[in-house]
Amino acid sequence: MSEAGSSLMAVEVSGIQRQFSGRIVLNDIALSIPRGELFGLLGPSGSGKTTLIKLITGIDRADSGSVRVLGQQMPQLALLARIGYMAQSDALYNELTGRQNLAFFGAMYGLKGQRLNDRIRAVAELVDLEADLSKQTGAYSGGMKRRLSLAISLLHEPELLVLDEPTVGIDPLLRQSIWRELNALSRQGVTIILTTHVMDEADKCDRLGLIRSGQLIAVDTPEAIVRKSGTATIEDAFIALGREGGVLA
Ligand SMILES: Nc1ncnc2c1ncn2[C@@H]1O[C@H](COP(=O)(O)OP(=O)(O)OP(=O)(O)O)[C@@H](O)[C@H]1O
Repeated sequence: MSEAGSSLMAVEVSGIQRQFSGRIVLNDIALSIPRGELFGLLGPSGSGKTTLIKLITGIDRADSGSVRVLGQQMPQLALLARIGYMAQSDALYNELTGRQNLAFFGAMYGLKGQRLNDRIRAVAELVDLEADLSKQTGAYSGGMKRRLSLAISLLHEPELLVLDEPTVGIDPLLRQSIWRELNALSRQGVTIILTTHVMDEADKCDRLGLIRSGQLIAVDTPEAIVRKSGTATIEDAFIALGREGGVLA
């Protein structure tokens, strides 16, 4: 693909293989995600979702194949400022307050002064943590830590947002408002890749990638996946594909 063509794509993965101790965990993955798309990765526990998004963010390196993000070959240190990543386990400093955590990560992304304060206020409001910013993070509940991690991933207004199970432990009301924000960001052109086990969240994605045993078995809109699998819902489609070992072309 030409440079001009590839820049329309936020993510281009081809021929990816990743193994751990000789065991193949991702096998021949090819995937292109256009800019501004809200893309969901779905798959059973241990199927390779986190491994794939770690390759996309440049945290891990594939054994073979190519990963391009925002038109550049990964891993690429310079791209980190353009990517927001929320890992499955929270990487927070427990002895610092919520605000200090936000300030620390904000400074890492080059934010300072009024701009840093404005962004801290905006993301704290988004995840409903304004009243808790002065508390030590070690005293936060699991859901509050998730919300703070999400706020950190949004601080520097990244062009690509990669979220590993972002709404686990978050109550339904806040989950709704987070989804409103994800949709708004997507409309503004931010590309979002998230993993989820929640089927009604999968339904909200522009397209889904279904992973099973390290292989991408279907990539399509939620409606098309349901239609092609001959089932009534994404959940049924997912179960049918897992059970039958089927692949949707
Ligand atoms: N650093 C590692 N060393 C060895 N094995 C690993 C490593 N990271 C992942 N694996 C293995 O790779 C496989 C895929 O793991 P991965 O975390 O990508 O799954 P997942 O689909 O994200 O699962 P979950 O939904 O439970 O988070 C698993 O069998 C896991 O044990």
